[in-house]
Amino acid sequence: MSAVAKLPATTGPTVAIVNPNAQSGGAEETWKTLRETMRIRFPGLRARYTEAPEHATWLCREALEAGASTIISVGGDGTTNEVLGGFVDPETGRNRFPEATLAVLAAGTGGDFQRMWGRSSLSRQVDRLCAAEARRVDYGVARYVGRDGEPKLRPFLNVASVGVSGDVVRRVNDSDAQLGPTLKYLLGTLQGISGWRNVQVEVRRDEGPKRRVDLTLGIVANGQYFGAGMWVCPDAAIDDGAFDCVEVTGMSRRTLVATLAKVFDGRHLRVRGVEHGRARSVEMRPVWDQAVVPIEVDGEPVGQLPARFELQVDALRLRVG
Ligand SMILES: Nc1ncnc2c1ncn2[C@@H]1O[C@H](COP(=O)(O)OP(=O)(O)OP(=O)(O)O)[C@@H](O)[C@H]1O
Repeated sequence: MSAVAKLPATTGPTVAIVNPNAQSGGAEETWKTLRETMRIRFPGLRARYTEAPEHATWLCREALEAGASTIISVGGDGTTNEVLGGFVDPETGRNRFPEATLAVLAAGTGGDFQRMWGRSSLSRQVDRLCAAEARRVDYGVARYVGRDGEPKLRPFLNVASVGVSGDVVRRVNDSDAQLGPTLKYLLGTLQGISGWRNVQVEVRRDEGPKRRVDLTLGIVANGQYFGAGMWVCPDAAIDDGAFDCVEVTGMSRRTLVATLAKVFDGRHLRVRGVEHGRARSVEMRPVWDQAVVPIEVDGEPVGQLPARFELQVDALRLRVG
């Protein structure tokens, strides 16, 4: 990741947004053990608990509109995604609060966003968060068709993906299996693959040509990891002004399973049928209008194609623990 200029510190209240439901409810206990330390390390810290999915977006927006300068997301990638949503204008996708900082304390299950810096204990994360300078990073904006059939916009900090992964994420999120995150994803992935059929999709990166592909999986990545530890875009950087894009096309279920074993150490990029590139915007639409091609954004199954992904460059102040 490239070095970045030091940004001036911001003053104003710090608000922690805690998803007690993250890590299958474990985040609530985690926060209780951290609360006092956090209050000492961040004087004047206020904590708000989410009460339902998407509540984090409202809490974050409310805090920012009231003048908060730092919002600490306490939960998993889904919580951070929803908190980011509070910074972003729901019509334009632009950051309405470019001088405020999003801080991340990873207390979720998969923790894919955090993996770029190495997974560490929460007490270590708190130390790192206190020491970390805010830096400007990019974030993605996905426009797609929501599960209710209406056009939707959702920002993402880590990875958005299309195809078999959308199905996998839905299965993982619906699963109540008491397995570790990687096993849960692996099981969901194998189930998703066994039910998946490739679909004809038209893809366009930036102003390039429209290409028709037999899509298995399309990745639009700001970060490097998804699927609880799959190192899908090893070269991605959140401050390099481009998405890393991976397309897996025309792959049989058998080859896909074999390729899966390679994605944990990044060797999948050398497999035939896996193409890798970079872009600031990506458009995808099914060739047959009626085809349902699912999308997931930061690990949340949000809707389906057609979709457009755009990068907001240097648009967010971020601190990571
Ligand atoms: N109070 C709540 N009750 C129920 N669900 C909630 C609540 N607050 C947030 N959620 C939902 O919890 C879900 C899971 O959150 P999150 O992704 O942060 O945790 P995780 O799945 O454990 O971690 P990761 O995404 O890193 O694997 C999100 O879909 C979010 O919408």
